[in-house]
Amino acid sequence: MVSPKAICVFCGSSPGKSAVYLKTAAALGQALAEHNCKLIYGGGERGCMGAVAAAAIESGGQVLGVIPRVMVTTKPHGHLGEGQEAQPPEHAHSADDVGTRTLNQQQADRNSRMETIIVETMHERRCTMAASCDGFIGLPGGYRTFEEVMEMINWAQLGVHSKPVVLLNANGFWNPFRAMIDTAVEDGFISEKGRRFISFIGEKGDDAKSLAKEAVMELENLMTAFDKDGLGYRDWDSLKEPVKEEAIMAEPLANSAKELGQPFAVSVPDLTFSYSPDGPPALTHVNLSLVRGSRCLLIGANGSGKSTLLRLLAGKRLCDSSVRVFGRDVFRDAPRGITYLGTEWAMNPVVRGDIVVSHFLDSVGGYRHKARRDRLLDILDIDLDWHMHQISDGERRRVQLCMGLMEEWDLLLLDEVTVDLDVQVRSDLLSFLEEETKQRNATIIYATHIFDGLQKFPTHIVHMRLGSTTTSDALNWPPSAAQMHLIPPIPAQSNSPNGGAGSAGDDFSPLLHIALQWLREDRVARIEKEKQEGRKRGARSNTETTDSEKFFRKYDYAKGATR
Ligand SMILES: Nc1ncnc2c1ncn2[C@@H]1O[C@H](COP(=O)(O)OP(=O)(O)OP(=O)(O)O)[C@@H](O)[C@H]1O
Repeated sequence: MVSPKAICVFCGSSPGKSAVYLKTAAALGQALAEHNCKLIYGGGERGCMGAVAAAAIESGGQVLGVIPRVMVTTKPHGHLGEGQEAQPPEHAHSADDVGTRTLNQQQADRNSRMETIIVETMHERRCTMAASCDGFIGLPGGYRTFEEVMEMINWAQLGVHSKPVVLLNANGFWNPFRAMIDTAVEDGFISEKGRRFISFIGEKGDDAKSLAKEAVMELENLMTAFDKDGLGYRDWDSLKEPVKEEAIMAEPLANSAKELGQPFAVSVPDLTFSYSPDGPPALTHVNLSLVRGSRCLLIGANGSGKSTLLRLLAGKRLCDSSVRVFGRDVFRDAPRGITYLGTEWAMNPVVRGDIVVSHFLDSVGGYRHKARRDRLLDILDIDLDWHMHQISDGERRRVQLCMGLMEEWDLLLLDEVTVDLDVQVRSDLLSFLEEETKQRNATIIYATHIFDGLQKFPTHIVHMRLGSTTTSDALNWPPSAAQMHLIPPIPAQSNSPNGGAGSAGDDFSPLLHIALQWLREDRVARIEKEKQEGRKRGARSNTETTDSEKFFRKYDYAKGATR
């Protein structure tokens, strides 16, 4: 793990309207000092800027302020109110002091840890700040903060430096910016790799102190990743030696892949993952290895970790580097050809806007994949004249699938995206996907709760329970004789109206039967776990009567009238 020695913080020189901003700025200053990490900042004394520096100094940290001469000598316009003067920092003796100064002799200890550099221009300021630090954290702020944050991301992208940017999303401030980036990624303006130059920490309502600590740790994680591979606008994949097939083969092999003597498409050895450093793990001891051409179903109750695993395989989150797709570290060195389709896409306001489907598909490069696009338009029964804001959920889902599938993929990660398709479209789509895996040796991992018509689709199944896989590797489907003891017993098929042996009734499907049995066992296991942790779901009988209940009891005239 690479530890930052100096972190540059960009933030507003106003306090902002919510107390959360100053609080978060102060918490960040403290967190930096606690990490022995020098604060590099814009040198201001007011607002969030002042708060982050004051807290760093108060907590025993080192601080370097970088101020352009123009900000020392002139009154800025804009956010300062009438009568508020822009002051040179107390430690900058005069506007002519160019260079490093040790400040305010009366406060020797404090000042020995605080330096200011006065530079000539804003550009020089950013160059100095960038050169002095190991990474950047952006707090809420105005135009200057936006500009500084964007410039640092752009420099990382261009390869000017390889220092990551973490945005501390206090009060949900950066949400619109995050959405904008996601849209730019979806629309092909920012690459998936480019998306990783920046990370967002926190949501509205999060505790300032833990947010600040998390931001520093996230920066550490990203630095480690950048340090290993380097990032930049250039196509790093093409600069590197192609991954040798023998190198993939040299990986430890397990079960099915080993038996088949083929390299893995996906390899997840004993993965544990938490969404936040202090939070409980969402995944523990997850094992999965699949060879190319596999179609694997993920089966598990809500919250069992299916989406988390799929997102990690899509490289959307930093995780253990042992998670490999086609032999490569999926976060730091992602191979091409991974397509992830999740349900969140349909929630994006952009895909609910007034866009005609034909324009929409062209805007994401449909013209480059004309033959596949036209085939998918037929399979998914899409009307090119549909307007995205005037179609049903299922119709919107079809457009998503067409958009996501029209470029050839090697690994397709499907997170319950067929749920709102009608049965005919779903069936035709599954046939298309099966054909793709057979003809192109492509691989699919599919998390679903709907087992209709899936009986013949998978080559493998994986059961996830409470964040773990329940077997040391994916099970073959149909199950091999040697693996029968790993799945619940399947009763003989019944055509009676009541179905057979507690199965799913008339539409008996072994896959659905197995999933049902597994999920029933999962619930028992979960209840037991929650009992041990002193937690309980559902209604609570012993809770104190709420204020509103008391109120209604007191004024329950209807009851009174019947007494
Ligand atoms: N962003 C997040 N931050 C923290 N915890 C999360 C986050 N997303 C999911 N989790 C937790 O991780 C666990 C696994 O969630 P996940 O979404 O992977 O489950 P799932 O199997 O896909 O569920 P479903 O079938 O409902 O889609 C859950 O306990 C959930 O609360």
